[in-house]
Amino acid sequence: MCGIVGISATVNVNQLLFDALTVLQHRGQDAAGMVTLGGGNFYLRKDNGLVRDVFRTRHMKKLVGHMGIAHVRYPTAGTSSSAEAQPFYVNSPYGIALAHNGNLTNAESIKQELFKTDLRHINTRSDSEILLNVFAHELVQSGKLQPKPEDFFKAVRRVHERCEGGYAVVAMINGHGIIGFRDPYGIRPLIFGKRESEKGTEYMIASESVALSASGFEVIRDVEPGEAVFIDSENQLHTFQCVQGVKHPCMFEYVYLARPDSIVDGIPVYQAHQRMGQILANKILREWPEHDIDVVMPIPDTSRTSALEIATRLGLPYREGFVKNRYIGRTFIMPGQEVREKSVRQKLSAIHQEFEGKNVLLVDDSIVRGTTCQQIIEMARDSGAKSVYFSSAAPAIRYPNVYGIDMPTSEELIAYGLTDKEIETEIGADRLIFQDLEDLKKIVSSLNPQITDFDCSVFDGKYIAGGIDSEYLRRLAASRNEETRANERSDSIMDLHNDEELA
Ligand SMILES: O=P(O)(O)OC[C@H]1O[C@H](OP(=O)(O)OP(=O)(O)O)[C@H](O)[C@@H]1O
Ligand SMILES: NC(=O)CC[C@H](N)C(=O)O
Ligand SMILES: [Mg+2]
Repeated sequence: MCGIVGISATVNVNQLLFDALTVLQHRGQDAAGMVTLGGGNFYLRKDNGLVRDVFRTRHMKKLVGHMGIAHVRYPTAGTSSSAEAQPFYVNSPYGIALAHNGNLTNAESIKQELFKTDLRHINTRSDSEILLNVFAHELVQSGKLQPKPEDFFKAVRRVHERCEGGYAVVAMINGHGIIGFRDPYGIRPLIFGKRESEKGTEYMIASESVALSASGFEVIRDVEPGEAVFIDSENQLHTFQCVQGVKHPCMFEYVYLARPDSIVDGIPVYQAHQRMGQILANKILREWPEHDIDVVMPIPDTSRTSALEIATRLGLPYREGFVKNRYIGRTFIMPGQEVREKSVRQKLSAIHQEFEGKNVLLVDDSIVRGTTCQQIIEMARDSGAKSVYFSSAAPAIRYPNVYGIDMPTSEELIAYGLTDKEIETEIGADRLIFQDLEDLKKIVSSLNPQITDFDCSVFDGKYIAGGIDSEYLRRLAASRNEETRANERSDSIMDLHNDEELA
C-alpha cells in the first residue's frame, strides 16, 4: 500500500498536497514525493523519508503551481532506492507524472513488451514506472497535439487491457489535467471530491476520504473499478467507465491499512473495526463460555476500537496496559525484520500493575509475521500476567499479497502451514482466538450491502486478478524475500528524475 493524491485548485497546491500526504502517512513511511505544474513546467521533489523530512521549506517554495500529484511509498516492487520514490515522470507525450498504489502482477512481461515492441526504456525496477510508460505509449497512439478527455480514457482502457494486478493511480498530464483511475476489481481504494473557492471549483483525488476531509473537500464518491476521472486545465470534471468493473475491495484495508476515520467504498472503517470486535466477542462467548478473562487490552494503535467492543460485549474492564511511543511509526510497514523487531519494544511499553496476577485477553487487528504478538505476550508475562490469551480481529493470514501489500512470501507469515493450535504454541499464548473469515466478510459487507465480494487473498489464497499461480508466487518470493531485499537496500540506481535545484 502507498498513499496517492492529486489536486487541481485555484491556488498553489503544494501545501494542500503536503497536508494530504501527512494524513496518508500511515500508508507509506519509506519515501515521499510531489510534482507540481506551474507555468508549463513540472517541479519534482522526492526522496526516502517521512513527509515532514522530505519536504523542507526550501523545496516547498519551489513547488509552485495550481495542479499537482503526490505519493507516500511503501515498496512492493523494485528496491527502496530513492530513485524509485514516486511520482515518476516521462517527457513524451506532453510530459506526464504518475503516482501509483498497488502492484502489477505481469510487470515483467510488460517490461519486455515495452522494450521490444513499444521501444521504451525502463530505468528502474519499479512496476510504477512500467505502468506510466504503458499509459504514455497508449496516449501517443492518439497522435494529437490537443487531445480530448476521450483520448485519455482510451489510453486508460488500454492500460487496463495490458496491466494486471491491483492499482489505483493519479497522473498529471502537462497542459491538460489530472486523471485518476482504479483497476477493474477496485482492489486498491481511490476517492474524489471537490470544494468551492472564490475562483471556482477545486478537485482532489486521493487514496482515502480522510485526505479530502482534512482539507475541506467534500467527497463526491469513490472512483469505480475500471473507471477514470479526469479534471481538465479549466477545472472541469469528466468521468468515464473505461472497462467494465466488478468491485472487490481489499479486505485488509478495513482490518489494518486504512485510517479509522476514512470511509472506503462506502464502508466506514471505524464501524468495521467496531463490528469486528463485537463479532469476535460473540465467538469467544460461543466457543469459550466458561472463560476466566479478567481484563481486555488492545495492542495500540489499530486494535483499540475492536478491543473496546470486545470488553463491552464480554462485560469486562478495558485497560490500556501498553503505552505507545507516538514518535515511532507503524512497525508492520517498516522494511526489514530486524528493524521491525527492535521497533516493537521501542514503540510499546507495559504498565506492570495492569498485568500483575491477571488473566489478560490481548486484542490485535491481525497477526502477520508474528513480530508484534510474540514480543507483546512475552512483555505481558514479564509484567506478571497469570495467563495471556490472544485474539485477532482478522482471520489467520496464511497467503502472500500480490496487490500492493508487502507480504510477498508465505514463509514470512507466522500462520503459514500451521493450524490455529500450532500458531497458539508458536506465539506463546495460553489461548488464541481468530475471527472467522465468513463472519468478517458478513460484517464488513453489512456496512455497504452493495459490496458483496472482497479481495481476501491473504486469508483464503484466492487471487481474483492476474492469473496468479504457484510459479508466480515462487518468483515473487525469490525476488522479495528478506535476504534479497537486505542486499538491495542501496541507492545504486542514479535518479534521472530529480531536479538538482530541488534536491
Ligand atoms: O504480526 P506482525 O508482523 O507484527 O504484524 C501485525 C501488527 O502490525 C500492525 O501494527 P503496526 O505497529 O504496524 O501499526 P498500528 O500502530 O497501527 O497498530 C498490526 O496492527 C499488528 O499489530
Ligand atoms: N505499496 C504500494 O502501493 C507500492 C507501489 C509500487 N508497487 C512501489 O513499489 O512503489
Ligand atoms: Mg498494531
